[in-house]
Amino acid sequence: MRVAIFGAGATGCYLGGRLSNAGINVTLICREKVKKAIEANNGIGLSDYLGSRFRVMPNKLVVAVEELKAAEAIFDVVFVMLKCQQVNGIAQDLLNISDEHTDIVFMQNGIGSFDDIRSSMPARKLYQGVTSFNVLAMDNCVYHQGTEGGIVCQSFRHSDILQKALNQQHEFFECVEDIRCVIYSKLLLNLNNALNAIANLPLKEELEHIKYRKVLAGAMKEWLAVVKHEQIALTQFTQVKPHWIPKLLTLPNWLFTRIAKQMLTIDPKARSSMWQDIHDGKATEVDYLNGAVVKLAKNYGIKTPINSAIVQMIKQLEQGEVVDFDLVNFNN
Ligand SMILES: NC(=O)C1=CN([C@@H]2O[C@H](COP(=O)(O)OP(=O)(O)OC[C@H]3O[C@@H](n4cnc5c(N)ncnc54)[C@H](OP(=O)(O)O)[C@@H]3O)[C@@H](O)[C@H]2O)C=CC1
Ligand SMILES: CC(C)(CO)C(=O)C(=O)O
Repeated sequence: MRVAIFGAGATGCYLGGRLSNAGINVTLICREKVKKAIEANNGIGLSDYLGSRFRVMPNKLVVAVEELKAAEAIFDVVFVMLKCQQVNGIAQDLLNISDEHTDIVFMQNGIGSFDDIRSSMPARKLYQGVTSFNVLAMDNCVYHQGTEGGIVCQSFRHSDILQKALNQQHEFFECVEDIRCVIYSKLLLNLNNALNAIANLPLKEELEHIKYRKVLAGAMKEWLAVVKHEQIALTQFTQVKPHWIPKLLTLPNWLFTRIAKQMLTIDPKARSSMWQDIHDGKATEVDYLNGAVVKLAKNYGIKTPINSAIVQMIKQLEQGEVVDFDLVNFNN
């Protein structure tokens, strides 16, 4: 079985490395700088919060699908590991490396990017999945899983084989029938991505400040109001039930740090992928995260002043403007 990772950055290199290490034939479709870094370091280094460390070289690295010979151009499974805003631009490339039997799995956070591309590929088998952990790109091409969690996907034709290969040491690759519950629940957690970028702090340190936690709790409540209207039963990713998370976040520091131990079991250096985008001067996924809350809430007449203010702040940061969190009015 041949697997392609389309867009090998943080999560793509991590998943590609795990698959290669499990004996799966993996091709990475990545940027030139990623390819050069992997070659220069004799492979992708993987480490995780459980102490596992290894280095592995995928079967093939290409920077454009045109580099693939006819005999190797069609894959059994393609994992699309791009940022949301990049997905729509690769429809033709995906058509070129797949046929009607290929399982194409979109692994983006948030809501909207899958709908953007679905209509361009009506004759393909498309699925969605979620990366429920944080990946930190470190020196020497090492990708570090900084929090617990795994990959959760809709079941697809080859998912059993991947599950067997990847779950030998511990449960890492899980398949579910209803992915919407998973995606909606992951969005609840990802509402912090923007605040983490605004706070400009590691995730752990940011969550130790009640001023960020209170705004996050408010943003989450807006999303939970939408979820209630849509009657979605959210998947539980943390030890706390999704609906209790806002309550937990607003506890005073001394109590929060005791009760939310698991939530704070994060690599001290880990930051959100949106922080990374702002840091690199790139466009962010905010329209698919906090922006998606604002958009869906309109269908039900739900007001979203907090998520709207967060979107506004991120747009300012994208333009290189300075944002002062303490001066923002979240009640407008
Ligand atoms: N990072 C994390 O810890 C987590 C991320 N996620 C989610 O997973 C998704 C992927 O995130 P992440 O891995 O961080 O993203 P990255 O930006 O690290 O990885 C995407 C990679 O694909 C490259 N790329 C873009 N277009 C192409 C193309 N046409 N051909 C080849 N390469 C291309 C990008 O290059 P360039 O940057 O030059 O465009 C980048 O190297 C997002 O939706 C994110 O929210 C989910 C959980 C955790
Ligand atoms: C795991 C988490 C929530 C970390 O912020 C993430 O999904 C991201 O950074 O995009």
